Amino acid sequence: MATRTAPRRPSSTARSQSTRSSGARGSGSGTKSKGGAKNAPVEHDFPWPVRAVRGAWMGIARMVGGAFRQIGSTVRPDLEVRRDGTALFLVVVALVVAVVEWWGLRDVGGFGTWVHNIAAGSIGYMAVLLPLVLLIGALRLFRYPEDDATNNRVGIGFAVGISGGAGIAHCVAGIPTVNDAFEQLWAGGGVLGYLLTSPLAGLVSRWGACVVMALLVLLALMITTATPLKRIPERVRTGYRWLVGQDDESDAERAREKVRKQEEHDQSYLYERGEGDQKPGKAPKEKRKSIFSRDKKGHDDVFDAEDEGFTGDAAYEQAVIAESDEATGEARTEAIDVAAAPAVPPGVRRPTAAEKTMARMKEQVGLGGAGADAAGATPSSATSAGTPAEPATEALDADAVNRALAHENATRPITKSPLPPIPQRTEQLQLAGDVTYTLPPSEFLPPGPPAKERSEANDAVVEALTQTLDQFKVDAQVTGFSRGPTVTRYEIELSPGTKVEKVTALSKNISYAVASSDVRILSPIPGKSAIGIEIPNADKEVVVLGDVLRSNAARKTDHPMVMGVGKDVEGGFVVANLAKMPHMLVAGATGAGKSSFVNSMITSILMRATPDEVRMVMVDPKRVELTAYEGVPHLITPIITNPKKAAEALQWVVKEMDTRYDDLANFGFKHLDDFNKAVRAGKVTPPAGSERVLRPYPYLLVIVDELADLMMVAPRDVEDSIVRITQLARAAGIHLVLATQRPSVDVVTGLIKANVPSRMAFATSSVTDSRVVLDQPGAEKLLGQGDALFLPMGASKPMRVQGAWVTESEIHRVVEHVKGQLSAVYREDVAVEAPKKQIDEEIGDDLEVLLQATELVVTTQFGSTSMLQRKLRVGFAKAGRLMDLLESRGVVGPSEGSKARDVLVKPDDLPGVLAAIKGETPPAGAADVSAADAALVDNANANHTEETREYASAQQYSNDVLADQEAGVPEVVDYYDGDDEGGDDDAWQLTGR
Ligand SMILES: Nc1ncnc2c1ncn2[C@@H]1O[C@H](COP(=O)(O)OP(=O)(O)OP(=O)(O)O)[C@@H](O)[C@H]1O
Repeated sequence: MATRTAPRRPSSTARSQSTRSSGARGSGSGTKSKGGAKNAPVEHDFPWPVRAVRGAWMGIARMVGGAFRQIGSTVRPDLEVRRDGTALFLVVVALVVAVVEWWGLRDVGGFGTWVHNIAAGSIGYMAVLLPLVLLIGALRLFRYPEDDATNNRVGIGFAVGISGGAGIAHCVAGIPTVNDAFEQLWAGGGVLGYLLTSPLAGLVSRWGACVVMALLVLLALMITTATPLKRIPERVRTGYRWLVGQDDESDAERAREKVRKQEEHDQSYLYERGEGDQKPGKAPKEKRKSIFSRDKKGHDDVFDAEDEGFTGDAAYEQAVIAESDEATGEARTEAIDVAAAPAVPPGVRRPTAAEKTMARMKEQVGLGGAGADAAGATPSSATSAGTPAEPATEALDADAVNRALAHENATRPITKSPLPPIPQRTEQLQLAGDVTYTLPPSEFLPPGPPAKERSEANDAVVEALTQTLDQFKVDAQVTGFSRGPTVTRYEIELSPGTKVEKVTALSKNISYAVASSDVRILSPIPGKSAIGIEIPNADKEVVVLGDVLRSNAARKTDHPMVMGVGKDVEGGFVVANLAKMPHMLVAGATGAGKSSFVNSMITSILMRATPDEVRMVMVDPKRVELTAYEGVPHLITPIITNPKKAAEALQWVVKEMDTRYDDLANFGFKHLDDFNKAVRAGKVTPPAGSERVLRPYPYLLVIVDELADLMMVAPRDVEDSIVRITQLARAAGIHLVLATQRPSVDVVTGLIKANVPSRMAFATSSVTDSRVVLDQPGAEKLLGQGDALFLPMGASKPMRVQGAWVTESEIHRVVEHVKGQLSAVYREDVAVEAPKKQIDEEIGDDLEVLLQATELVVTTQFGSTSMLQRKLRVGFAKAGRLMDLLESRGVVGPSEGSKARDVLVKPDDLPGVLAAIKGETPPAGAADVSAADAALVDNANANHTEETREYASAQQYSNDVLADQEAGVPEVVDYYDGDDEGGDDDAWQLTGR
């Protein structure tokens, strides 16, 4: 039976989380630091009238802010970051100026004239536009107070625009000067217009000044809309189409196609590079087919990877895509001129981002070489001592440049905003049942501050390292470093004949020299003849999820199970495909960043996948971490908070897995992806006579936020289920993510560990815990706050990453959006949280013994009090009470003196009666119960919105066959045995079949 839950308000715990996260954000991004707050005067320092006025102002500001936040799509920024007071001030000024300037109150004297003198006196005619500008500013402050970057940009754009406008007005008015009447001054561009145009007119004449001012207005437009010069034509085209109401879908479609082709080209190259023995170009078809076609029933030529659009999609082939090595093949390292050591040479020219892109494109189109490497600032530039990286743009082939630009441009029309889009599977957006689902826009996850590639702190550490090596007479040089968000890895190369141990033995001295106890030495850096020394950055950076999901690594794939992991030590973005993990253990001490990681994971899925592609089961015994996701349509069941129910849910997942396996076997596929591809391509049909409608299975992601809580209640059952799921579920598209803050051997048992191959270790409290998670030490030295060691399946060494960070308000925005698209349609049989269980107060603590009494009386059909006394070993009073309870529940008739009572329930009806006493829904199958059940179903369905019901019935999530028949949904018949025996356990219904 399908039910719909009403959207919940964030709980107090969620609110407290929001407080916590904003605090962190403040300290991380420097927006509103706690330290800053401490120095500010506190509320009670002010006299009461000030407090009263302030309170009233903030009250009104909140109300007005609430209204502004409802405009269009509702947003809810964190309380801590709101700037409603300032925004209200802008609204009030806008209204006052509007009343004066728009309704001609300027000449009435008093306040009106005063306002006019100030507004028009300062900016002349532009005072008429001022209210609009202020209102837009207020709207942004109410709705997106935390997006400082955009707010500042728009503010600067408006200021420049008003200046340009005032200048033009002043030129048109004939450039009056301060010697003219004041009225003339403000009939032009006011004092501002005068100051801007008067000196210019002296230089380039009045009309020359006018042209310069017009250019200023154009510049303002570009700043406000974040439009670079080269994108102006495209923006103008889009604006024109919008004005004349032309549909630009076809263009966007063409652009998408172009990008797809380009990326296919790029990816086929990447794929081949992975094979290691081929030249850049397209991979031979047979080879690709061997990866993608796994059909065993003669479908060899049916499932060409190319048809499915998966060609070379790195995420379909590997678990992790790290931008730093995906882009250049190697790490991104800042070069240090060793010849000039010990001092770091100033003025070494590093390639710009544009140059790096060009070089990368050059490499990808097959023109790679030393130049490209140098431009990419790869280690070759780092290791070639004394050879500063020289950008190779001059050497670029014009064709390659054009292609690079075409690629850049092709990506743009897709996005209507300055932010690049997050990849979407457009062909999937039309859900079953004609529900059109729009993925959340990229803007919901604003960009973070630009990453630093080098800072003074890095230079200071390089100097300290060099001096330490000198002091201890170790013949080695610091040849470069690669800066990540949390730590920087400094590279040390040894001169021939110098022992590695000479450096590693200096570990304590290095810690001392750089004043940090968290120094980690890698010997060697994997894949390099160099020693790596990881030292925390004094100036850490936060990695925001939006940036990770918009990175090249993420945009290379549209796989729905791809999540933004964070950034590696080289500053490259890391994304991972959960389907390739295929199961993951996330562990770390409390406060180390596990929950933030889980949040990033879920938000990534919500940003990229429709409920048709990915379904989730969330287990949150702590009842705090995942509440924000309650009601998202990707959920298969409400968030499970009861550990016992969670254990049951895992058992249900095992059943679902078995069902999927049966299906794969019957249709002749080895992997769910193959089955789905075949279904999408219409290549698989049920046998004649079957009414079954085949639909692709969604991936099923099961997230357990605290494994320890589950292992406490039912260790054996939970372990059994996890082991079964992890051993088999991979091919069935079912993936587990187990998070725990207690990675001890009784929680992460040997069996669980052996079957969960991917690990994400945040800071652990001991080296023993680190060993449990990673089978090696290291995690105990991590810095917390998202600093992690990531060991994806198959990797020999863990990769250090800074986890992606997503704020509470970003999550809220995304969740509201997806909930607005579709309501959750829950399965009731996964693990019912049983709120319905209402044991009669009258029964109290006697439930168990009453159930035994009922069973006894009904099975023997003998309603005797003394029998109850004897068999249940209870006293006379208790037996009498039980008999009274049985009478009141219609199990036995009234007392007939010393005779045994009549038994009114037949043994066949016993299960229903026992369930009723327990306060549960009687089991299906009991004849007299099904009518009541149907009524329940009807009630639940009556609560559905029209769309939800349509979707539910089209998806066949409902167990209500009658309702389904009415809605025209064909009955699901299991074709291979022709017998619908699944009932509540039929996972087909769950997954839309
Ligand atoms: N990726 C990150 N970037 C920046 N700060 C982070 C990151 N992850 C976590 N933090 C900081 O660390 C704090 C604790 O993180 P989080 O709540 O995820 O820890 P946890 O390991 O889940 O702890 P617990 O087990 O107690 O829930 C966050 O409030 C935040 O301040």
